[in-house]
Amino acid sequence: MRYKSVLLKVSGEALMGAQGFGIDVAVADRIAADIRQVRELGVKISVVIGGGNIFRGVAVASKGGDRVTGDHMGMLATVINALALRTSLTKIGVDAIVLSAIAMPEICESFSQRAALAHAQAGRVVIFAGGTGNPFFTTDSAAALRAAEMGVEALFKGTQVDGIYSADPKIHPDAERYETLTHDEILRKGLAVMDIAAVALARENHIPIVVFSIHEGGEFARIISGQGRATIVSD
Ligand SMILES: Nc1ncnc2c1ncn2[C@@H]1O[C@H](COP(=O)(O)OP(=O)(O)O)[C@@H](O)[C@H]1O
Ligand SMILES: O=c1ccn([C@@H]2O[C@H](COP(=O)(O)OP(=O)(O)O)[C@@H](O)[C@H]2O)c(=O)[nH]1
Repeated sequence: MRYKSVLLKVSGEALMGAQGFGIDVAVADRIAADIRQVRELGVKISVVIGGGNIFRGVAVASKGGDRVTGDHMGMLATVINALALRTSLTKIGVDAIVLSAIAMPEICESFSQRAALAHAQAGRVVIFAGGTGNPFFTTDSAAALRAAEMGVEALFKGTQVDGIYSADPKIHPDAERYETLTHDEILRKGLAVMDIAAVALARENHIPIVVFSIHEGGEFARIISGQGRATIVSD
C-alpha cells in the first residue's frame, strides 16, 4: 500500500450527481462505498467535504451581495453535505463522525485537533465540516489544513477531472495531462485545479496531493494500491 493515512477532499459538486443541485443520495452512497473499500485496505481516512453543490460565497458576491455572509452560507452547506455522507457511511457499517469548524452542538461535534485525532485513533472516519471556519477560504484550503493537522501521508482531491492538465480540460479538450508535478510547478504554471493557498500550505508541510476523478467508482482504492489514474504532486 502506498499510503497508510490519507485525507480525502470530496467536491461538493460531486454529490449532486446528474441532477445539477443538492445531494443525490445514490452518489453519496457510492462515495461512502469507495471510502469503505479503502478503509478495508487498512488505510486511515478522514474527509473534508465541499459545499459547491448547494452554495458558494462568490456567487452572492458576484450579484452584489455580501461576500462574508455568502461564505457563511457556503460553510453551512458543507455541514449539510457532511451529514449526508455520514448517513451514507453509517448505513454500510462504517463508524463516522462529523466535526464542524463552526460550533453547532445540537447537530454535530465541534472541531478540535485533539478530538479529531482521538476519533481517528478509535477507528472512525472523521468528516470535517464548515471548511476552515473562516470566510475568504475554500474547502481545498481546509483540506490542506486538516491534512497537516492530522499528519496524514497524502491529500487526495476527488474532483470532476482525472488529474491536473496544462489548462482546464473542460474548456481546452486538447490540454496535456500530467502524471506527476511538484507543488512549485502548479504555482508557477498557475494551474487552477486547486486554490493557491491550499497548494502553498501543502507545499510548506511537504504533503503530497493526489488529484483524481471522484466519479469513477473504485478509483480511490485503485490509486491507493498504486494503480488507477491520477496526477501525483510531491516536492
Ligand atoms: N489545470 C487544470 N487541471 C485540471 N483541472 C482544472 C485545471 N484548471 C481548472 N480546472 C478545473 O478545476 C476543477 C476542479 O476545481 P474546483 O471547481 O475547485 O473543484 P472542486 O469542486 O472539486 O473543489 C475541475 O473540474 C476542472 O474543470
Ligand atoms: O474555509 C472555508 C471553506 C468554504 N467556505 C465557503 O463555502 C463554500 C463552499 O466550499 P467550496 O466552494 O470549497 O466547495 P467545493 O468547491 O468543494 O464544492 C465556498 O464557496 C465558500 O463560500 C468558506 O467561506 N470558508
